[in-house]
Amino acid sequence: MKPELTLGVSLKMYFGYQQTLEWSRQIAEIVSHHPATRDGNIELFVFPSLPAIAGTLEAFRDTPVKVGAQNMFWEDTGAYTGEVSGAMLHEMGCGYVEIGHAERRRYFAETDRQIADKTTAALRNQLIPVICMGEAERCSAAEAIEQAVEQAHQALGPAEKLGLTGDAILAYEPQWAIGAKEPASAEFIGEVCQGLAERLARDASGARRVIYGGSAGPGLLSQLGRRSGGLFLGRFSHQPAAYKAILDEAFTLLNASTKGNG
Ligand SMILES: O=C(CO)COP(=O)(O)O
Repeated sequence: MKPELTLGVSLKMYFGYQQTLEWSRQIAEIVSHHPATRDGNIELFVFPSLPAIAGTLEAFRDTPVKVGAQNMFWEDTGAYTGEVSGAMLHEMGCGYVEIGHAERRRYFAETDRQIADKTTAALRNQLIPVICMGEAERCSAAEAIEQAVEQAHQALGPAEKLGLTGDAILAYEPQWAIGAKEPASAEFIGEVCQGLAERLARDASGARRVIYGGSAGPGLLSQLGRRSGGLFLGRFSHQPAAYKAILDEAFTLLNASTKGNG
């Protein structure tokens, strides 16, 4: 059964090693006692820096939080100094991997082709790819949908041709909203996330969860309601209290929809 709501976190390169483990323990404590996680229809994942993955897996053991990497390589083994394979991530116990974040495109010149190869490698290694996409400049919701649909096809097309039709999450992250003071408006996010999900459901990519990222924090989920599949959080998850506030909103949202109000 697909989860009803997804909340992911990328810690990017903000935290040190001990800080990552301390944050993970605090979040694990919150999640373990939170009613939002009781029925298993919320999907939670965290992407720490690579050296902290083992410790983070340990911190979240016995919780519903899955751990993954912020990037991976497209080959499974070989002479690729400095890279990490999906095979190793899977072996360690990771369930997810982030692919194609705007910062990787910007600072490491990642191309659509590389993102597609990484997506294929993730699926080949039983990892759920969280594929990031979104327009560079502000535009209309219709244009944003077109660009995101194109990026989704570029990323998933080669894997589909190989018959790798595993689960995947699309993180819609307009580049102009990443690292900003505030997220895009709830109206805009809702229109793009719904439009993207509908378009993908109609074509070969099949039904996909579409979540929103870009200065997302407490308050946004309540504004969005069910118009997005959830959030991909950055800075505004650094305070455990903020993470808890977002889980509270998720609980309210999940309960409202159970009662048919959402
Ligand atoms: O890029 C993001 C998540 O991947 C969003 O980061 P911020 O929420 O810090 O803008």
